[in-house]
Amino acid sequence: MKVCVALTKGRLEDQFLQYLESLSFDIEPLINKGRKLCVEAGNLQFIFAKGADVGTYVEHGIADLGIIGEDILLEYQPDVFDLFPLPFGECRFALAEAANKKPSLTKRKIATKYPNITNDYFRNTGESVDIVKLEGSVELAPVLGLSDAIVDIVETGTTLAENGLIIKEEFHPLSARCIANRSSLKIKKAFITPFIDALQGQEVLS
Ligand SMILES: Nc1ncnc2c1ncn2[C@@H]1O[C@H](COP(=O)(O)OP(=O)(O)OP(=O)(O)O)[C@@H](O)[C@H]1O
Ligand SMILES: O=P(O)(O)OC[C@H]1O[C@H](OP(=O)(O)OP(=O)(O)O)[C@H](O)[C@@H]1O
Repeated sequence: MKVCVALTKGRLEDQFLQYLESLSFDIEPLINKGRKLCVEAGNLQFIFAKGADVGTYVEHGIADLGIIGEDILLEYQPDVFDLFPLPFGECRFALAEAANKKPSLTKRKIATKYPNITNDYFRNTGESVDIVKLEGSVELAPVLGLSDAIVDIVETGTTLAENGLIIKEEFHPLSARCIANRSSLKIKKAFITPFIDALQGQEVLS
């Protein structure tokens, strides 16, 4: 029986493949896939999707397992089993604003790719804000005056620094996570277990 694994395309895909290689997994078919979005390797089938869609494919049981950023998991909350963290994709959420920003006298505008996370954050602080949803390059928003501040993920801090922004608060350390479809975990347990054990360094992959 095949086990289907949904991988987040892009940055996490590269890091996951490096991690698989470090576990002695033959990543050749995955590297040489060209523009194919579905690749077989032994009894595993890998599909390549955008982060939020990885959660959707796993929730709907199309994929048994998924490799997804914790930021996406927290934002979209798919109904999946969150199995364990992986040792890459490490970053954290941060609230940031322009280094020379004067205190705002009116309701602040916060730009972000993560409206739910941002909403929860400000519900906790008790500050009422307007959230502006962006799809990327969020650091542009305060620079160009679209927002007073941003909530985004930060790793090295380079993007913030090079755009004249400073961190006001950091919250929630994040990493890539391995998630599973709830039914697959029971029905395909015997097939899934060797792979998830290997991902946790408990068994050699073949
Ligand atoms: N600077 C970073 N450091 C560590 N992890 C990161 C960083 N940026 C992104 N990630 C992680 O990698 C995941 C995918 O990020 P990536 O930039 O590849 O895709 P994206 O932001 O959705 O952009 P795109 O729309 O181009 O696919 C994020 O959800 C996050 O978990
Ligand atoms: O702290 P740093 O190491 O600089 O990394 C943080 C940057 O990485 C991510 O952006 P990404 O490259 O995914 O582009 P995006 O903003 O278009 O999503 C994130 O949104 C920050 O912009």
